[in-house]
Amino acid sequence: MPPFQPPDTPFPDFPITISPLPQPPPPSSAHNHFHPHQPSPLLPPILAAAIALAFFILFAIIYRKLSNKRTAPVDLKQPQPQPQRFSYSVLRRATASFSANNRLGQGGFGSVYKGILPSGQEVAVKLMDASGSLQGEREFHNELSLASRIDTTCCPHVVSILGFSSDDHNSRHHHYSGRQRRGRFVIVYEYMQNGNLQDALMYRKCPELMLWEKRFSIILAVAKGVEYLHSSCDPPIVHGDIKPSNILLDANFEPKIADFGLAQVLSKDENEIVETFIEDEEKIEEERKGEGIGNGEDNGSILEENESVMTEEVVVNVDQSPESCCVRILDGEMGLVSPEVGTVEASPSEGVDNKTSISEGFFDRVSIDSENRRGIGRRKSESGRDWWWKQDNVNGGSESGRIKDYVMEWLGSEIKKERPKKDWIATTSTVEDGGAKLEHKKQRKKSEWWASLDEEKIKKERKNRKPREWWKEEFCEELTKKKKNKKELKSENGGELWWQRDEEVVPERKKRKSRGSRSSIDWWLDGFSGEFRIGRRNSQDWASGDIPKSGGISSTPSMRGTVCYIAPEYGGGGQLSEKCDVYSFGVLLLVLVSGRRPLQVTASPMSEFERANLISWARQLAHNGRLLDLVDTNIQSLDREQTLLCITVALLCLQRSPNKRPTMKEIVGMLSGESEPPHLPFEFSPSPPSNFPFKSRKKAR
Ligand SMILES: Nc1ncnc2c1ncn2[C@@H]1O[C@H](COP(=O)(O)OP(=O)(O)OP(=O)(O)O)[C@@H](O)[C@H]1O
Repeated sequence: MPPFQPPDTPFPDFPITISPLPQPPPPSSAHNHFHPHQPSPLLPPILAAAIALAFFILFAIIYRKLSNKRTAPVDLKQPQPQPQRFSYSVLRRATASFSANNRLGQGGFGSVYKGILPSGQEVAVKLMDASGSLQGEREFHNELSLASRIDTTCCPHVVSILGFSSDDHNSRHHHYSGRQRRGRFVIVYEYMQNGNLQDALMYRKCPELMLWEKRFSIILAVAKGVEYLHSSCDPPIVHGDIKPSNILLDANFEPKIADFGLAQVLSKDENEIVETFIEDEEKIEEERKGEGIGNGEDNGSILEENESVMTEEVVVNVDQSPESCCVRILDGEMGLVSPEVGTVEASPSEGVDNKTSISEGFFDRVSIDSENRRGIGRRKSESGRDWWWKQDNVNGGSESGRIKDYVMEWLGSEIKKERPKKDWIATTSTVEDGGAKLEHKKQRKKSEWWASLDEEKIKKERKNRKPREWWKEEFCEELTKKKKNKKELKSENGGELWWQRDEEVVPERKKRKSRGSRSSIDWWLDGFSGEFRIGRRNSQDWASGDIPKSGGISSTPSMRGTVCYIAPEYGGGGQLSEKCDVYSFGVLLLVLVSGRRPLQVTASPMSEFERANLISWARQLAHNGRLLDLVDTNIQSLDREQTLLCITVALLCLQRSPNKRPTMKEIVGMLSGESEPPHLPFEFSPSPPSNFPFKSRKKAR
């Protein structure tokens, strides 16, 4: 039998033999062959390289993301995570029914309370007045929309908004009585343990703030915060109300910018304000009209819970100063102010600090509100410039003139209040003449003269006198006398008194002409660069925190800001720009360096007049090359170089022409020592102009 042949074997003649598999050649150093069952010796390095590459790519991605986050502008069109919506009852419980014991402060449109959320987190809860104006509601929306879009993880110098509570939707579908006409608007902020800077510096006089290092770090942090708003937000945000009471301090006295109620978003072309909220405002206004809000009808339906916001309101208002007053301002021609708009609030300083009556009693509390922000905002700044002072050229009819008169009269009366009972003019003249006996005689003579006049008669005379005359008599003429007597003052100032030189550099001919037509008081007051304007109901920044705002405010949105801090061009009806914040930052700088308010009266008549206006005084000291006279004597471990740097930067910021002011970026550069230290603006240079007083270029920080 033939051996079995598999049918499909291709090589039938070849017997099938099974031979052992050939052994793999021994590994040689020259040839390495991959064997599927044996790990290649190349594998570990390849794997390691792959892992390293993956890590590198991952790292690069993360780094890019992080650096993008740091440098890329915050796109307002892609909002940051929105604040949480809280139920009103949660916030009520968190604040023990908005108890007065928890009240942290009083703002223009409501009070701020400390609260503890169920999670245990401490928060600050701002409750808008139940009877609040439409403007308050607008500020609520404005603040919420803007601040919540600022990524505070990128900018640690802005207070975070954690949440809000609002029942404005409900409120629009019901009718309310006069005081209960608005919805309940509440904003929840991160809690800032050390309150506002104004309070900490001026009233509590916190020892931490008496160290120059701390003050400088606050200055730098605020500068960085504002720079962030201007440069890193897209479109840029203008805060519009930079002032010490809007700078809050955390447990370590690190500052954060707060209160975005007046902030505005700038459009790309940098010349127009983005009217983000206008539509909303118009809607609210229409609905308000449509609903007959304020007509006395009340369904009471928003008070679905039994607690009453009004109860708190009443408590708050108990503190209100009896001397608070309102001044309503008209300026028909400029269209700036409606009869209801301007509010100047005055309040006594008693119980607060006897040494600082003017600012505490008045000016820091006055802020701006005019009829139509949209109209005004786009007006060329020159058109509005100095409008406030124009009554001199108008046939006495301008209301702005009345404001000025009012302000001067008020200022005069406040200064008089500060002085001892006997007439200060008498005291002054005796001091000038020297000699104790003569002094005494003259003093008696003058005071006898005053005493001889019937009090009623004096009052009548005063009443009949125009405030300007009153001022002229009691201040300007006295100073003119001094001018004649003080030859050294003449030679120092080239024949002019300091407050006569306190103006922007203008062509000499123009200067002379305009001076001729203006009185001395104008030059002094010009130092305020627009501070005396008309007012938004304003914060208690000047007060102890116990005095709430009074009413008398327009319910229209507008060009707004705070007296003494507002840039002249904006106060004069111009457009809000980043340079307005720069101006306000300049005032803040001076306040921090000097430890005093922008307007404050000191003891002696001459010095009170010279120094009352911080801005004018700083300019004057710059002219005289005595910048360090400005420094708060309570500051410890003063760094003179940094201080001079700060004052110089402040003077740069306070230049009247917005174009001449540095940008916030430049300011941060100068303050942090990254860029060249600045030179004093020419107009403030000592005569003959000297170099900047820094000894050497040194990194400030
Ligand atoms: N987050 C906060 N933490 C701690 N205290 C706060 C906080 N927010 C506000 N306050 C306190 O409440 C005060 C009032 O704040 P609010 O923002 O209402 O008013 P304002 O900014 O002073 O006034 P206005 O709104 O008129 O400018 C502040 O000055 C501050 O002392």
